[in-house]
Amino acid sequence: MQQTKDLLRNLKSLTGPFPDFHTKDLPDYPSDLFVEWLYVAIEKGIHEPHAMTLSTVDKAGAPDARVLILKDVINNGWYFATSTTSRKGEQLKFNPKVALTFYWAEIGRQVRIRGVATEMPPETNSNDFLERSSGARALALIGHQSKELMQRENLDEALLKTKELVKEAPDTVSSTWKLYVVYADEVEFWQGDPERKHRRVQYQRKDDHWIHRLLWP
Ligand SMILES: Cc1cc2nc3c(=O)[nH]c(=O)nc-3n(C[C@H](O)[C@H](O)[C@H](O)COP(=O)(O)O)c2cc1C
Repeated sequence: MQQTKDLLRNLKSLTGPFPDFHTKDLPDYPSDLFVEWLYVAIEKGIHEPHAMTLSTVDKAGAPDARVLILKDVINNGWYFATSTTSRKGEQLKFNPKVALTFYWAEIGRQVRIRGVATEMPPETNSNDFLERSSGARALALIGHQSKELMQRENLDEALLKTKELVKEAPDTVSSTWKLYVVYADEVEFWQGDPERKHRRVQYQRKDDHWIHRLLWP
């Protein structure tokens, strides 16, 4: 136990150097600043910069979280795709309020988004689904995400069968794999500083416009 504590204490965090974050003349919309930061993350070679944590709550109000892939960002809406019958899919039906969190360690940046997730209409879903790789489509067509897998062989058999179906009928679309958009109400940009003078900017939606302010670190 003590050994783990010592090990953790000796690990470094937020050592930098990090990019500048000028908090004057910020864009009016948080999605514009997010896209700027995403481009920096990609340029700096951050591993999987489009991986984010989606937090939801269950019927009892207990939080849950898992990593998903960001599919797009348009007009303060962040997109992801998943199964409507998975655990998170069930949670979203009951309570669509969510949080998304990005952390790009090498540039010391975190982005926190709070908002409401909405299912996209069928046509958008189909287009997105057909852009997926054949392996990803096969897995989504099998379904059962988050249900108990009795034996590993069941997955192998189902994949074999469904891959064949995808080959024969490549336009087949899953009825349960959906694209969601999270329309943000609040977005926070956090720039770490090795001296611990971190910079935080929080955007908040006020009716049809956005305001932003600095927060204490
Ligand atoms: C890097 C990474 C990317 C992932 N991308 C997705 C994704 O885009 N969609 C998805 O449903 N699950 C994705 N997963 C798996 C989820 O983290 C999770 O295990 C799965 O969706 C089941 O979650 P649930 O039981 O809460 O519904 C990803 C996992 C990792 C580590």
